[in-house]
Parts: sequence; structure tokens; C-alpha cells
Amino acid sequence: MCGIIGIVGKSEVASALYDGLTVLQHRGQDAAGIATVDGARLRLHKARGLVRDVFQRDDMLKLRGRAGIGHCRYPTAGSDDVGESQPFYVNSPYGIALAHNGNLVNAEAISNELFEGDRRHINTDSDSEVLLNVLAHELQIQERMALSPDHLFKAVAGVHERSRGGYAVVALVLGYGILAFRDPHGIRPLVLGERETADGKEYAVASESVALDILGFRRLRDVEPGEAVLLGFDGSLHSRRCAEGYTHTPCIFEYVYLARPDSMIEDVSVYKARLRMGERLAAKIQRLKPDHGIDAIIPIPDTARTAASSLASELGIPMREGFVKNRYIGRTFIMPGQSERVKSVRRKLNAIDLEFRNKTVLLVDDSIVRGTTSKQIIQMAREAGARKVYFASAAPPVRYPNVYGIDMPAAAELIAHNRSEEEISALLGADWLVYQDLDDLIASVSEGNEALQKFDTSCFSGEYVTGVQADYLRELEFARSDEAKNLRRAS
Ligand SMILES: O=P(O)(O)OC[C@H]1O[C@H](OP(=O)(O)OP(=O)(O)O)[C@H](O)[C@@H]1O
Ligand SMILES: NC(=O)CC[C@H](N)C(=O)O
Ligand SMILES: [Mg+2]
Repeated sequence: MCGIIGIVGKSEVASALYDGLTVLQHRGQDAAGIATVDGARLRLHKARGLVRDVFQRDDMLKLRGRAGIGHCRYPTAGSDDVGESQPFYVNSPYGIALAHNGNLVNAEAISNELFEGDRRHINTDSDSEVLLNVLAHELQIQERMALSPDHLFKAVAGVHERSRGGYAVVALVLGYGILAFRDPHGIRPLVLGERETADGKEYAVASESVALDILGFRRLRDVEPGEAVLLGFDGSLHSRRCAEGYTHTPCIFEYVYLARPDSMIEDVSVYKARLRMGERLAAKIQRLKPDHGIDAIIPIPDTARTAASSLASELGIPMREGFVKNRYIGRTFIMPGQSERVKSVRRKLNAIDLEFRNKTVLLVDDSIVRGTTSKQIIQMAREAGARKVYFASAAPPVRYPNVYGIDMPAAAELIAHNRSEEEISALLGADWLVYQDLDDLIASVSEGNEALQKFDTSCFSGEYVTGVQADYLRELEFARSDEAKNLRRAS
């Protein structure tokens, strides 16, 4: 779940791209990059690290131009090497730079086809490089020097035909504009906005509307599933549906954890969806454990705060800030290795003992994935003197790998995989554990937009909307489990 942004402006865009990336930082902390169009040249700067560390003053000065794209990365394919950070660039048939949020499930097959059939060499293990070369090939086969929007949209239709997976993409095509598109199921988010200036309208696309908000762009709408929009360098806006007949299934985990609460995705406020998650979970707690005797509801900062607040008011129990978060430590879940994640939880969160001493507490998190956070937090609550420690997850058990842009590649690393709720509770060391039901999670989101009834829920249900090859999950686990990553790092 990387963050992507693209702007075609009437004046220099580098600093707006930078600011946009800083509010998309929660989507990827490993690397960042910006590409701009400076006349007939493409300027590119990318490196490993947080946005604020990647771009120094001199780098920014070189990123000249009135149009550009940006990316912050959380790898789901290949390595975290700088060579696989984004945007990627190809020089033929046009100069094209591309940045991508998501993951292809048939990258290897396409990569072979590109080599054998299309004479294109893929130099990394990144699926984003594959996507870029598919787009380049689809533009090349139009066999013309000057492209119209129609040609660009035909190329995107070709990309959809060959690619399987979740992808939201921004591609800078020299001489034309920014081409932005979403996979036919609309798994990964992408939103379009406009801003009036004295010189005319400017357009932007971004993973989340929060990036548009802070830059003063008005959110127009989400890019539709299978749709492409072309933000022309001449100030024009074109759009076309380049794939039809697919079910619209946005990723429900965006609402649970990935997105910022102040974003709107598919016309649903992420904040309100999380409030409804808390309400529904409260109703379940009342059903299952009417005599719970809970003294305090304690959220696990940050993401769980919203759901915990509505859960507490539904139950009529005070919410207390029992854990304080070190604001200088990033998100733990999207860190690359397990030992780093374990250390980070303790560095990141500290307990205020008086909120626990002799109390029955209900700790609330948005989700339990590997159990890294919940296990340590429960232990900390006990050490702080809690009498009983209950635990609630605003999402259902995460039992299956994610293959659409969230780095949960190995079923065996998921604490809920092949385990009952009682077994999970015992492993975490909780006195009681309660999970949200999947139907309630779905209702919490779709209540915000009646037209939205289906979601990608694969990590909860094991159902993959694009289908996956039988051996794909096995190979993914083999290549991307924590153990495999550690071995790669050591070699
Ligand atoms: O079961 P786990 O493998 O520990 O993963 C789940 C935890 O990770 C995330 O928090 P994170 O620290 O990444 O971010 P946050 O500050 O936004 O809550 C999420 O909010 C859960 O707390
Ligand atoms: N999290 C993502 O969206 C990852 C994008 C792409 N698959 C990469 O690994 O760079
Ligand atoms: Mg958390």
C-alpha cells in the first residue's frame, strides 16, 4: 500500500508533490521518489527513507517543471533496494515514468512474455517495472509518433488485458500528460481533484483525498475501476472506462487500517466507517458478554482510536489513554522485518500504570495481523497491574495472505491462520478476545455508500477476486516470508 500522487499545474509542482507525499507517508515508509517534466527532460530523484529524508534542498531545486508524479514505497515485490524504489523510467517509445500502488499476481508470467515476445528486459524483481513495460509496449504497438487520448486509453485497455492484481497507477508520458488508472476491480484507491488558479484549472490524482485537501484541491470523484484519466499538459482532462464487466471490490483493509481517518474513499468517510466498526463491535460485546465488568476502554494508538471511541460510548464506559505513543516512531506493521517490528512496539508505546491498576480493561485495536502488537501490549497491561485484560479487534481474524499491495505474504506468520479464537486468545495471553464479524465490517463501510456492497476481503475470507494460480501463494510465501527476507539480507 504505497502512496501515489500526480499533479499537472500552471506553475512549479515539486513542492506540492513533496507536501502531498508527506501526508501519504503512512502508506509507505521505505523509500520515496518524485519525477517531473522539465520541457523535453524528465527529472527524477528517489532514494530509500522517509520523504523528509529523501529530498534535500538541492534535490528539490532540480525537480523543475509544471507536472510530476510522486511515490512513497512499502514493498510487496522484489526487495527494498533503492533500484526498486519508484517512479521507474523507460525511454521508449516515449519517456515514461511510472509509480504504482498495489501488486500484480501474474508479474512473473508477464515478465517472461515481455522478454520472449516483446523484446523487453525487466531488470528488477519489481512488479511495477513490469507494469511500466507493459504500458510502454502497448503504446509502442500503436505505431505512431503523435498520440491522441484515444491511443493512450487503448494502451491502458491493453494493460488491463494482461495484468491481474490490484493496481492504482500514475504514469508521466513525456509530451502528453499524466495517465492515471485503476485496476478493473478498483482494489486500490485513487481520487481525482481540481484547483482553480488565476491561470486556469490544475488537476491532481492521489491515493487518498487527504493529499488533495492539504494542497487546496477540491475532491471531484474517485477514478472508477478500470477507468483511466489523462491530465493533459495542455490543461485538458480526459477520461475513459478501459475495462468493463468486472465486479467493483475495493480493499476493505483501507478502511480498517491503511488509510488516514480524514480521507474519503469511494465517497465513504474512513473516520465514520471506523466509528461504525466500533458501534457494531460494542453490540457484539453486549450480546456475548453482558456482564463484562469492564472498567475502562483503552485504544492501541494510533489507528484504533476512532473505533475505540465509539465502542466506549456505545458501552457507556470511559475511554482512557492508557498507552502513550512516541510520535517519532512510524507505523510498526509496515516495517520490513519481524525483529524490527517487535522492538518498535516497545519503543513506540508506553503504559500509564494508573489507568490499569486493579482494573478490568478492554484493549481495542483495529486489527490483529501477526499479533506482534497485541501480545506485547497485553503483557504491558498486566505489568501495569490490570486485574483482567480483554482484547477487541475492530476487524475479523486475518487468516489469509494479501496479494494486492499489503505485505502479508505468508499465512504461517498470521496469528489467526488455522487457529480458533480461543487458541489465538491463549497465544496472546488475553483473558478474553473478541473479533468483529465480517458482515458487520462490510456493513460498517457500505452504510456510507449504498452503491458499495462488495469488497476485497481476501485476508479475512481467503477469496481472491482476481483468482490466483494454485502455486502462487506457495511461491509468494517462499519468496517473501520474514525468513526469506532475512536470508536475503544476510547473503
Ligand atoms: O498484529 P500486528 O502484526 O502487530 O499488526 C497489527 C497492528 O499494526 C498496526 O499498527 P501500527 O503500529 O502499524 O500503526 P498505527 O500507529 O497506525 O496503529 C495496526 O494498527 C495494529 O495495531
Ligand atoms: N505496497 C505497494 O503498493 C507496493 C507497490 C509495488 N508492488 C512495490 O513493491 O513497489
Ligand atoms: Mg496500530
